[in-house]
Amino acid sequence: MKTLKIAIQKSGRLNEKSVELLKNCGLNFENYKSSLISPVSNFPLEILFLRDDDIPEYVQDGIADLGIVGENVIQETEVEVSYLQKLGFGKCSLKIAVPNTLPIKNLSELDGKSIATTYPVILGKFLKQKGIESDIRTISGSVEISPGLGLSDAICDLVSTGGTLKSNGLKPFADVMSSEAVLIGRKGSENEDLIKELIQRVQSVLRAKETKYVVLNVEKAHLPEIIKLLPGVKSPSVVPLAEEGWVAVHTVIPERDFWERISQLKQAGAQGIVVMPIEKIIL
Ligand SMILES: Nc1ncnc2c1ncn2[C@@H]1O[C@H](COP(=O)(O)OP(=O)(O)OP(=O)(O)O)[C@@H](O)[C@H]1O
Ligand SMILES: O=P(O)(O)OC[C@H]1O[C@H](OP(=O)(O)OP(=O)(O)O)[C@H](O)[C@@H]1O
Ligand SMILES: [Mg+2]
Repeated sequence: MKTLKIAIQKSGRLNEKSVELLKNCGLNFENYKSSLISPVSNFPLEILFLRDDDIPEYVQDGIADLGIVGENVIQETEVEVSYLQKLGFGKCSLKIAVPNTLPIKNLSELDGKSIATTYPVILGKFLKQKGIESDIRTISGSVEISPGLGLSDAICDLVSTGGTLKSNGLKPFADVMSSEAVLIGRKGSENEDLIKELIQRVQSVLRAKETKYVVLNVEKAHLPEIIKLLPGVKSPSVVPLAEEGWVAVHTVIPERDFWERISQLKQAGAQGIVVMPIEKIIL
């Protein structure tokens, strides 16, 4: 049987979450220590630990069948790969930022200014689309210190909390793109059986993360009200309790509006609410 290869980041922002996701998919393997390739003992898969910059090309060229990498890296490397699944971690934005002291309001004022970045391709396309001619200075890291060193007027780099910008006296000025980690494959590869199986496992883990399993007790008289508050769930399980006139309702609640839903359920008469994490949801 064919053995698939999946490329993930060796160390850095995406490594831990990528390893966690694969482990939650039920794959047994040793984490990267000294070897750059780890066999999975219970699935025909090998894990390649790489610099994230190399992952899109490895997948495009078929050296790896799958990869986990930020959308920003895919766009920057301009490869032809399939986006198989957004993964919900590594969320950040690529932004242009300027020194707090720079009196600049409109994007057009970047014309003629220099911008330091490690993303010259994405930035170049963005500026071209806006009809702005700036001098893009490509550097390989520590971008936020360049205005302070007199190397550039502005920067274009990844931002999540904004802490790095702040501590370097910079303010966000324009959004270039938003990004998160994605599972990628070679174009057309999504139809291969093993790849399909892995995508399904990944999706079942992601689905489970978005929801919580809830069990609550309610007087039968209030059951219709409770059921009305559980849209999207076809038929919550209703189990009679030993105490006459009471039932337990088992249901699944989306993480997104969890607390709001719980308080509505309480107001409608729910008691003894027990909340449990879900490991996987297989459709
Ligand atoms: N501050 C951030 N918050 C959230 N996600 C981020 C942040 N910075 C980067 N990322 C995402 O994580 C990815 C990896 O970031 P990291 O800083 O580990 O990359 P790197 O230094 O280029 O690593 P490598 O050594 O693999 O080349 C980025 O390409 C981006 O998608
Ligand atoms: O908005 P913040 O939460 O402060 O995050 C932004 C910082 O995170 C990334 O760098 P990282 O810390 O991954 O280090 P690196 O530059 O060595 O990759 C990015 O290049 C910024 O410098
Ligand atoms: Mg990198």
